[in-house]
Amino acid sequence: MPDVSQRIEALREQIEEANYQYYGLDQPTLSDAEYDALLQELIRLEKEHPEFLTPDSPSQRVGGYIAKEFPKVRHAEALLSLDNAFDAGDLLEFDRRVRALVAEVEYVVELKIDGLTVALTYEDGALVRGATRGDGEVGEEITANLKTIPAIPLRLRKQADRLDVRGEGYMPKGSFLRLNQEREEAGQPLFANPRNAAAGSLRQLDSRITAQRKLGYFAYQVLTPEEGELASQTAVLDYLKEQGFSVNPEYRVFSAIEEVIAYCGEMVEKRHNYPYDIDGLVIKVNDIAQQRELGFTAKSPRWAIAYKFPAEQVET
Ligand SMILES: NC(=O)c1cnc(N)c2cc(Br)sc12
Repeated sequence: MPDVSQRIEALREQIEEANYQYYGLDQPTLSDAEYDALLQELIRLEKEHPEFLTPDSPSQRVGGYIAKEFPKVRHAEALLSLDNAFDAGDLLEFDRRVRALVAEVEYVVELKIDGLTVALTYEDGALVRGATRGDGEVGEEITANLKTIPAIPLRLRKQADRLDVRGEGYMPKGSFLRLNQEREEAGQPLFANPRNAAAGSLRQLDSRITAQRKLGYFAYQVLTPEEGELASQTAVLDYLKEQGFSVNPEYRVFSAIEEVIAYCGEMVEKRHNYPYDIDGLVIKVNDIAQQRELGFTAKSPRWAIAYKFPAEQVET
């Protein structure tokens, strides 16, 4: 019955396109009701015709399977941890160290999302594995839970044999407030902050619970894709967006550390203007070849640093 498989294929494309428009481009095209109707029709048709069911169908984002524990998985490359800068002096020192090794340099400054770093692996365009950072070398395999996050594509939009992506899983402030309200009504302990809530939600053994937590994901790094070198961090962000990932749009490019310092000062005042928690900014040398030249110290890259926002007085 060719028309059923064509209808199933058309529904999948419409649903994944709607996810990309909503989570990738932040430009929703369908109402929630229209989206749910398409998903319900897809689930119904796949139930009536299981021969057309495939694991990368959007209907498979939420499995019914409850894991016993999370297998350990070794990352293709260790996940970096960043040196911290707390003031202008630290940033000037970072810039001096960079310029001691490379001549002309340009910096990209991205929001430091207060969530959990999550590594994703795609083979032949399909999401095959997702893992927490763990100790940087070995993390916990939480693929089933990550599949429930619509901002994480199940399939890439462009051909790539293998692609490793790093990004931050997080819980938007709205999801956090709603979750704690539900927990308060149910007499359950509350989460202290969105970061803890995201950690708890990503490490659920039952992915149906993860699916209810409305988590987000911002991609920000790729391991060198075989499809030829991406020359800069801004090119990496463009590539991730083209592939269907949600990329945080709040990034800036500066050619002088004094401009970076001024921007950090501005952002201290604006840190609460976003629908998710941020705890600082990540400053990176934009040029990938220069990143290679600068390399790593024992524990972190010489080509990046995290500017941490000053601690805030908590209203008692
Ligand atoms: N944009 C980024 O590079 C970024 C954003 N948010 C974060 N929590 C982190 C952590 C590392 Br390590 S990098 C990074």
